[in-house]
Amino acid sequence: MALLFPYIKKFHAISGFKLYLNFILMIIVAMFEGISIYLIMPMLSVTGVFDMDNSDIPVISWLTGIVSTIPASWQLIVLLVSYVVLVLGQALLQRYQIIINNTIQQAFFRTLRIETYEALLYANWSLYVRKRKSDINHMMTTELANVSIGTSQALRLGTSLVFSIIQICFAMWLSIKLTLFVMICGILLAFFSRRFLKDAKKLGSKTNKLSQEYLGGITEHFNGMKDIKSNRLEDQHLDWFQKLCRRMEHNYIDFVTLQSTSQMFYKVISAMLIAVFGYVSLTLFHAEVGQIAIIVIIFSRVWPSFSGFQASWEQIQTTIPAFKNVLEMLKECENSKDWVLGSRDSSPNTVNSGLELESLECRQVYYKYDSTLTSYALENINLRILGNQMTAIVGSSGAGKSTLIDLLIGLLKPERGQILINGVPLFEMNMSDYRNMIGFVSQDPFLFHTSIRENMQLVKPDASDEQMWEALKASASEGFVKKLPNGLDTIVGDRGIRLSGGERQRIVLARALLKKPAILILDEATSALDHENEAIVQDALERLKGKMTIIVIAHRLSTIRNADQVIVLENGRVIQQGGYQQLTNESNGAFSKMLRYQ
Ligand SMILES: Nc1ncnc2c1ncn2[C@@H]1O[C@H](COP(=O)(O)OP(=O)(O)OP(=O)(O)O)[C@@H](O)[C@H]1O
Repeated sequence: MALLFPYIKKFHAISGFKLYLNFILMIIVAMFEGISIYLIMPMLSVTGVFDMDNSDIPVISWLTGIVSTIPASWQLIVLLVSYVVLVLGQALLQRYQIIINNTIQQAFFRTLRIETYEALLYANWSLYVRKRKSDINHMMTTELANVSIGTSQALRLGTSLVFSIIQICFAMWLSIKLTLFVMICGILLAFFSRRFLKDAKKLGSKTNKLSQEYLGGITEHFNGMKDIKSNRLEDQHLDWFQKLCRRMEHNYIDFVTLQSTSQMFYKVISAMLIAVFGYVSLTLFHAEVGQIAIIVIIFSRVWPSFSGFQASWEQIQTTIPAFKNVLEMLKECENSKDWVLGSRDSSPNTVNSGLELESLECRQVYYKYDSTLTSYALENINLRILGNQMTAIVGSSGAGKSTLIDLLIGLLKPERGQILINGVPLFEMNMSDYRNMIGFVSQDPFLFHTSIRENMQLVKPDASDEQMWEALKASASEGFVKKLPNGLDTIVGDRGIRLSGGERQRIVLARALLKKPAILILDEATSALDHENEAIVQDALERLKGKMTIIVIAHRLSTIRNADQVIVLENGRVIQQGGYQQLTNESNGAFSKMLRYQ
């Protein structure tokens, strides 16, 4: 219930006046339907199906009175035409109302989709460090789709609520006692069938978890297919998949069983009530055929509303866990907003936004990924990187090199200590401008499934072919790109040309160089290159030295021969710092040992 309020509030904010229009239309449609039912009574009477005394039934007696003023030969025709006109009017309005209903639902779905995507896009990197990628995919696909189903059910519920109230009003006109009797039965039945709702919610939660497990599993498996195949793990994975599919199947059947049981429950009770009522009215109260017809009409109009409520309510219960998850994710994103947000007005892709880097400094910086842990990924980091110099960060695997880079870029925030840019604390700066100063090539370079040209233009939309070829040349990619079937327009990725790890790395490097950033950061950016291509890239970096600040992470120490400064990390601490030659000469130092191993 606590979730319902934010849901309705959001719904109202998005739908605006259309929601009211929808309700007004629903009321009119329901009125039309009610009136058309009323017409059945005098019609039956006029046709002589049975002779009923309508005198004490309001409206019907009035309608019958009007009909009796029409010549007998015209009565049936007038009634039939009125009936058709009413049904036609109702059908037209209903069609319009269905369209509005769906417009509201789709607008809600679109807004929620965009809101969730935007929130995720502008969440800071630490959120992505905590979350599984497949869980985010699950949120953007299955959970949002479930919320949309819930919305359509909520609208249906709203529709049937308005319908029921109007049907009940009409029924009350026919017979207050009978209608109250039907309503009390319905309320009692709803009370005793709360179990169905509880079970539906539980099943909804289970469905959510299962589909999350499904998406997470298959994403991981297809990403790791090479490892699965090379280690002959197919059978294990098939076994896992079969078990999961079986659980999903059972879960679905459980839901269908639950829904059909509750529907059956309602149908049987309704038949029993009609039978008991008919028997009691005929045998004990000697009711007339006309009155029995009224009973049947009331039951047939009011009762389905109760079972319709139950079905919609059950379906909504199954989608509430998804809505809860979406809201939780939105809240989490709100609490981990990216620091660039405050400074979003700066135009994107502004190269070098006027800022000149003189120094980049870490002062007693501490960082840990999980606040509940006692161990730090980085501990008491003190270092100074000078502008337009080349700084290398080295250290064994897990030493904290990538974490340090993420902190320097401002993707992560230190738990303690400060990062200073030209003496100004990083998080007091315009983060958008600062990020625009950076060209970054990560350990796992990523290209979008589009042409090389478009991939490069992402960072510099107005880049000319000449500038692109210059960057490609500097990253040792010119040769192989020229050989591709469509050159710069070759599509890379799944259905395009498959690039090798080294080729991909070089294109991403070219993209970073094209931006001509003030700070170029390369995290293992040449690890997949052969010696010849690495030498070309090194020459290019050598030419860039003095024009931009270069920060390089490298396991292969040959890459950093020309570095002005080397920082050696071990277990999250800086253990050595100095010029390349100076550290090489410290024969007992960690850096010399690393050089000897290589
Ligand atoms: N997302 C994460 N969640 C929790 N711990 C992490 C995460 N990423 C890294 N770590 C931990 O932080 C420490 C430093 O990792 P980091 O990736 O910075 O090392 P690295 O020196 O770049 O390693 P490599 O050379 O293998 O890339 C490691 O102990 C690692 O287990």
